[in-house]
Amino acid sequence: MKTTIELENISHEFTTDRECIRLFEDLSMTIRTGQTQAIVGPSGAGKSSLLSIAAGLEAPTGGTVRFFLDGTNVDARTLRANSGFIFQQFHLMPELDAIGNLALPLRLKGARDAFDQAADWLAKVGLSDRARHRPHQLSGGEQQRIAVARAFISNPSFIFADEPTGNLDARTSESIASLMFDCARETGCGLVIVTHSRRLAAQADTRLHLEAGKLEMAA
Ligand SMILES: Nc1ncnc2c1ncn2[C@@H]1O[C@H](COP(=O)(O)OP(=O)(O)OP(=O)(O)O)[C@@H](O)[C@H]1O
Repeated sequence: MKTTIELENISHEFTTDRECIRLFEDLSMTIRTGQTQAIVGPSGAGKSSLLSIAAGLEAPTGGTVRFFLDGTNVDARTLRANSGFIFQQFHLMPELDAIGNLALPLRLKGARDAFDQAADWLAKVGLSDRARHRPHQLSGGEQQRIAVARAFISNPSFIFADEPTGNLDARTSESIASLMFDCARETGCGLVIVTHSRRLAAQADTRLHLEAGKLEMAA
């Protein structure tokens, strides 16, 4: 049974006091579990906006977005509850330690073994010895490993990553990329990454290039 996100002929624009910014028109794409996709293109083309729409965080100005989980048409809220998010700025809770950050999504869902699962994931991302460290005591790469684990810990159908390596050096970026793609392939979720990094985009099954309102398959 299909678990997909279907964007059909969507358009999006922002109207401010001074101007109307048209990002795209008549854009269609499908996101599936078991597939990894990168969205590339120049700054300001609307990549993050497209990701927000696909993730059900924002509604497009026009067109249709449909979310299916195991064949059932669900609303954006349900899609979001079945999705994980990874951001450039990590967005960990500063007052919680590493294991507390990892356990949080599970605790919010009422899981009794939240801390046991969090400990397993900490080991998986190689940070067991940092369990009691708070985000400001961790390097950027370590914080992003926690953020990647936090995104995957609830076994989501989809992961959305917006410039996940944008704040990291080349070597750390490589290790975060490997971690994300390995986890996505292991869990069979759908992974969508917005990135300016060619090396990161090259690891995805497909690459889509967004520029001047047009979304095209890229090499
Ligand atoms: N809430 C908003 N109100 C008005 N304009 C917005 C809003 N959000 C985004 N924009 C504008 O829409 C355009 C596309 O932004 P978006 O962040 O989606 O692009 P992007 O391709 O992800 O860029 P980058 O690669 O620089 O992150 C930009 O010109 C931005 O200023």
